[in-house]
Amino acid sequence: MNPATQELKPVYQEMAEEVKLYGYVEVSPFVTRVKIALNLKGINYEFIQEDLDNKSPDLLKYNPVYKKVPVLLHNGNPISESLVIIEYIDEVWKGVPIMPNDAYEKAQARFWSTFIADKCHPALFKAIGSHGEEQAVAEAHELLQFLENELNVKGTKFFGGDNINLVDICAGYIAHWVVAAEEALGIEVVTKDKFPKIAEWCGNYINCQVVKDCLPPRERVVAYYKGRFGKA
Ligand SMILES: N[C@@H](CCC(=O)N[C@@H](CS)C(=O)NCC(=O)O)C(=O)O
Repeated sequence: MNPATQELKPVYQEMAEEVKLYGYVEVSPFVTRVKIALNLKGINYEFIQEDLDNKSPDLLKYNPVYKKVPVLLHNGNPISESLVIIEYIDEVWKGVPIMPNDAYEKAQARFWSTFIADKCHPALFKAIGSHGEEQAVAEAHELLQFLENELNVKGTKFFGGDNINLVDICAGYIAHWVVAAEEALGIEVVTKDKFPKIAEWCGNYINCQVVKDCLPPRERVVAYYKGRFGKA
């Protein structure tokens, strides 16, 4: 079923089950990943807003290693790191799957999401932060080319095929945050003529209803990047 059109029905959720998401409402792409995964499964949860300049004792207790959001608290058990949390959500609540079943496909999903998070993310924001400096953009393009090729080889709407999976949710920052940062600075790093498949994927992704429901308003993200990267 296509998540863009599917009707979301909450999966079986224990009445007494405690699900809390420690997050940051403003613009966090990492918190948004977890919101999308919970939305995809139709899980009710309590959102706890953190002040990142004055982190709560709970956040420091639940994520003492990184002291970052998102943190998911499920029946008293804390889970940190957005990609770890998404896999946890997928294992605990059935319904719409986020990870492939097949072992090789699962390994591939983990490989690409790690590449997108660990390599592409810093390279893209370095290119944006430098206002499109040539070398930084060239480095980002070299990495994006792998994603372009992967989408080309798959020939599907999403990295997950007909439906979004872990890779799509992980790459979502490109479709919403990078595009907003480009708008804020009047530059184009993910050039549409060089990366047509990525451009098409961006449109497909942000048009999924489950994703749209969770994205922070675009103008707020644009304003954030104007403040963070804009020239004085
Ligand atoms: N790798 C982490 C990154 C999380 C992250 O960077 N969170 C930011 C908010 S967008 C944060 O909590 N920053 C607070 C800090 O760095 O002190 C994940 O995927 O969950």
